[in-house]
Amino acid sequence: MISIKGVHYSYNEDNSFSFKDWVVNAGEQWLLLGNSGCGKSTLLHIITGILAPDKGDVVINDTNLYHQLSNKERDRYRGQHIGIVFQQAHLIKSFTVEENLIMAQSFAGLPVNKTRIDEVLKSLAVHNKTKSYPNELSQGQLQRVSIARAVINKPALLIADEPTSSLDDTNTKAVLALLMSQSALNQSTLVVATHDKRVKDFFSNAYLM
Ligand SMILES: Nc1ncnc2c1ncn2[C@@H]1O[C@H](COP(=O)(O)OP(=O)(O)OP(=O)(O)O)[C@@H](O)[C@H]1O
Repeated sequence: MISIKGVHYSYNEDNSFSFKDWVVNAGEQWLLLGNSGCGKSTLLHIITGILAPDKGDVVINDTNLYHQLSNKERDRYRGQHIGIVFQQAHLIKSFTVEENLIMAQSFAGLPVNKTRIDEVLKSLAVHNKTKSYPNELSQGQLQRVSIARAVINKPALLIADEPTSSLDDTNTKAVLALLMSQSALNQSTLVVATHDKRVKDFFSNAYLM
């Protein structure tokens, strides 16, 4: 489902990365583990079609992201097939929760589907916040809405970049449980990037950098 082969990226002489080859099968749940600064975000940006590698292939399902798609097609592909959860919620402040999710559907070129929005918000226990604005939500609710936005289009691949580094043990467990249950519910392959060693025991697959 995801395969990276011979991928290399260089920002400059001091920050040059050759990533080892990696195959992730559909539905698997993986940890991308490495110390701060080792290149995890760089690799995630390459896998999600945001940063073109200098060399190598990134294939998601049967699509070779950098050899088959134009920049515009890659943006559309990301919206439709890849969901990303960032450490901090990246929601549009002047839009309600529902409007943020409508945006995610429209940006991917998909029709607005309010039934799907209700279904996802219910599964994350934030459906009572549909008409709220981001600044009216608690941190935990914000994180659940970020997860909702990432899974709204049933992505083939769900990626979380450092989702737990600012959380205590209880909330770390809760967020991982949500990511895992949402990936199972939406049949999304899950990749969680972190330097947080507490997360290790939750995953049977790990790509070590
Ligand atoms: N745009 C850039 N220009 C130059 N160097 C960069 C750029 N972005 C990142 N780097 C460098 O590349 C290295 C890898 O950065 P990256 O963000 O991928 O690491 P990371 O493993 O995700 O770190 P963290 O866990 O701290 O988020 C770092 O040394 C960083 O300083």
